[in-house]
Amino acid sequence: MSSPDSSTSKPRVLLFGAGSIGTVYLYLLSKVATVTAVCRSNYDVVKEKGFIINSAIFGDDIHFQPAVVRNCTEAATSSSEPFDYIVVCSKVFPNTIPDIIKPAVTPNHTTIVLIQNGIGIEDEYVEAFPTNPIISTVVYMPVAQRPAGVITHGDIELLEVGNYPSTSNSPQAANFTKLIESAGGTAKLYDDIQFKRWFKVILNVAWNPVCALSLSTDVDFMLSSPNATDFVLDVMLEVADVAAAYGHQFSKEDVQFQLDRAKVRIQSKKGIEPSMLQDVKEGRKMEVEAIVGNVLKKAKAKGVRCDRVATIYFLANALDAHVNPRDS
Ligand SMILES: NC(=O)C1=CN([C@@H]2O[C@H](COP(=O)(O)OP(=O)(O)OC[C@H]3O[C@@H](n4cnc5c(N)ncnc54)[C@H](OP(=O)(O)O)[C@@H]3O)[C@@H](O)[C@H]2O)C=CC1
Ligand SMILES: CC(C)(CO)C(=O)C(=O)O
Repeated sequence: MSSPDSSTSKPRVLLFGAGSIGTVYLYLLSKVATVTAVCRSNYDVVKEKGFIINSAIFGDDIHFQPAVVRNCTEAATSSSEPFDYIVVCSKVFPNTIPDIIKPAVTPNHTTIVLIQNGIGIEDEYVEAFPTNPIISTVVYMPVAQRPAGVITHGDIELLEVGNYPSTSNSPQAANFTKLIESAGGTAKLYDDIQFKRWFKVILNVAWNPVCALSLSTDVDFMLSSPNATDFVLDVMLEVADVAAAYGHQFSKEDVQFQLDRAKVRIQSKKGIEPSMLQDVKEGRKMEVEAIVGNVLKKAKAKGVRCDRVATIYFLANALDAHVNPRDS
């Protein structure tokens, strides 16, 4: 298998999911790689004017114009050489994306990088692409796209990176970590990225649906009633119990640390809009299964009781059925 790092030419990167997260990483990667974005609803505006990124970390009013294509077939036919990386930053809707990205994935060559929330999201890629390295990542980066082509990024950027499965000895997770670092991003390599994935999903199961259901930022939710923050902590602790059943132990202090990421912003009253709240506001489908449903399934499989998570799951599903006007 050829490695982009072994050649003197720049790696070729295709972004699938040119939304909030993907655009910031493609912008960084454009400093060290040849980049192309698959755009859908923002195709016309990005093709004409490129993206504008306003970032508390990387600077304001950054104009970024990558090569743009409408789909992965066009990406494959317009590139004379195979893509070294396909970076998947779409929302996670189980069993949909592998077929869509297939035209741009060269067997035995293209590394598939998943920059997405959720748990248990990787196996469908292993099944569809048995000869391609898979990288699983966890991202901490509050970011939104509003209007199309304009990205607003807050003051956190962290990408935790590992091979999938964790037992793989592929060099690609290390190579990608170095690539992001050389581009000015913050990337950390882990032998067991699943531990970090569980730690992140503790936060997402609680905040994403709770903020979406209450149409509140995280800070607004905490300020909405005296015990609102305790409720969020209790949800997080339920998820930690599920993680423990799978061998990932998090103490109450660890869980409190995840909650504190939001609590520190209470004083400034500057809450963030988790991605599910953004989805509700924009009428987009939410990642209910990947983030909440998969945790619940795993809880049931091990007999772990999590009543709050189950309640949130039913409510979030009902909300999703109402806000999502289209197939995705
Ligand atoms: N936003 C945030 O603050 C954070 C998000 N995350 C996670 O990162 C991942 C990405 O989230 P985010 O960037 O917010 O998502 P966005 O909704 O902003 O972007 C997803 C992009 O994927 C595109 N897309 C989906 N399906 C297709 C398709 N078939 N063809 C072409 N394009 C497609 C969408 O296009 P279209 O506009 O046409 O629908 C959209 O541009 C998620 O897993 C999320 O949970 C993690 C941390 C923070
Ligand atoms: C809560 C947050 C912003 C953390 O990065 C996130 O993961 C999301 O919005 O989905």
